[in-house]
Amino acid sequence: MLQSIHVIIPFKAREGKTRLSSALKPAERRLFAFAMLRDVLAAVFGQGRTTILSRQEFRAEELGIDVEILQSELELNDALNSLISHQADLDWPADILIVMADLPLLREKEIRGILSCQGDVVLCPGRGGGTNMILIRSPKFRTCYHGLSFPEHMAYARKACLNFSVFESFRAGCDIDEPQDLAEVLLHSDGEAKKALEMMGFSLSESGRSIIERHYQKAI
Ligand SMILES: Nc1nc2c(ncn2[C@@H]2O[C@H](COP(=O)(O)OP(=O)(O)OP(=O)(O)O)[C@@H](O)[C@H]2O)c(=O)[nH]1
Ligand SMILES: C[C@H](OP(=O)(O)O)C(=O)O
Repeated sequence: MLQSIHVIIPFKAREGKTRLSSALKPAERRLFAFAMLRDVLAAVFGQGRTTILSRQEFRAEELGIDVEILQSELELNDALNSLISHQADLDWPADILIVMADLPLLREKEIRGILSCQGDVVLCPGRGGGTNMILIRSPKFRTCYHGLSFPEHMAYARKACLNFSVFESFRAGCDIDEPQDLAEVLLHSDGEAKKALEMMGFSLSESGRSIIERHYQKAI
C-alpha cells in the first residue's frame, strides 16, 4: 500500500524574496510571493494533507485558497525539524514532502516524479546549491537549509546511513530568487505568478537587449 504524504510548504508572508528588491517594490514582492505560492498549491493539489508553514501570520483571505496554515516564528530548519521530530514521535503516519513556495513552474508531473523515486530521502536540487524539494521517508532525516544546502543534505543522509536519490527537473529546479529568474516565469509558466508579473507591467523583451522588460509600474 502506498504511504500517504504530508506536503509542507515553507513560506514567508513578509520580508521575503529580498533578492528581488532591485526589480520589485516590497508590496510587489509580497503580491508575487503569494502568486507563486498559489501556483505551488495547484501543483501539489490532491497529493495529500498540505500545510503552509508560514514564518509570519497572514489572513487566509489574502491567499484565497482553503488550506491548513501553521505559523511558526522559528527559523526555517528549526521549524521543519520540529515537524519531522513530531512525525517521528507519531510513528511516521505519513511521509513528508517539503516543497518550497517559490517554484511557480512546478506542475503535478514533477510532484509525481519525486514521489516515484526510491530512497529513504529524495532530494531535488535548486540552482546555486539549494534544495527545492525533499521527500522524507525516514524519521532519521533532518533539514539543513540555506547556503549550499543540496550537498549538505546529501552529506547528512550519508552520515545518517540513509539511502538517498536525486530527482532532477528543470521545472522543479527553477526557484525564483533573482531578478533574472523572472524571465523563466514568463517563458515557461501560465499560472498566477506569470499573471502577477504581467499585471505589474513585465513582458518578454522584443529588443533582444534583455529577456524581459517592464513597460510600466502599476501602483498596487
Ligand atoms: N516558514 C519559513 N519559510 C521560509 C523561511 N525562510 C525561507 N522560507 C521560505 O523558503 C523558500 C525558499 O527560501 P528563500 O529562497 O531563501 O526565500 P526568501 O528568504 O524569501 O528569499 P530571500 O529573502 O531573497 O533570501 C521561500 O518560499 C521562503 O518563503 C523561514 O525562516 N521560515
Ligand atoms: C532555502 C534555500 O533557498 P535558496 O536560498 O537556495 O533559494 C535552500 O534551498 O537552501
